[in-house]
Amino acid sequence: MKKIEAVIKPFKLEDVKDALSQAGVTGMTVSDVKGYGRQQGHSELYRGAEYVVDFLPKIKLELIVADENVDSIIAVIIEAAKTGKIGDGKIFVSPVEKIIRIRTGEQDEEAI
Ligand SMILES: Nc1ncnc2c1ncn2[C@@H]1O[C@H](COP(=O)(O)OP(=O)(O)OP(=O)(O)O)[C@@H](O)[C@H]1O
Repeated sequence: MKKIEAVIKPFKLEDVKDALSQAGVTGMTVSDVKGYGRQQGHSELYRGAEYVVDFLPKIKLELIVADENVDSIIAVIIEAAKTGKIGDGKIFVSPVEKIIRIRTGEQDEEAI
């Protein structure tokens, strides 16, 4: 099992969520975050204005997927989140040791 964390532009959230639902993703966690990449926020447009602050609003998605689904889910996120402009975001993948569904006690892939 892997955790996919994707930092995306806020206006892409609905597109990404819809694409992931169609791809069979049944759950995710979404957070409002702030961040910057290589441009440190300076040359990125947000709502039509050039931001001159260091941190830009972003959305972070977290979803846990089975190993065999990692590549296809990443492809779905990229296709839905990409504008081709700077600040489109990043995807991080890390291993997950255990999942437990609190209501039933199911574990690991049964609990995804
Ligand atoms: N090394 C990193 N560690 C943690 N978060 C990061 C890192 N790099 C980027 N992020 C997060 O991803 C968001 C989007 O990054 P961003 O797309 O600006 O990266 P970039 O490397 O500058 O790429 P681009 O050249 O396409 O703009 C940032 O606002 C930040 O929240």
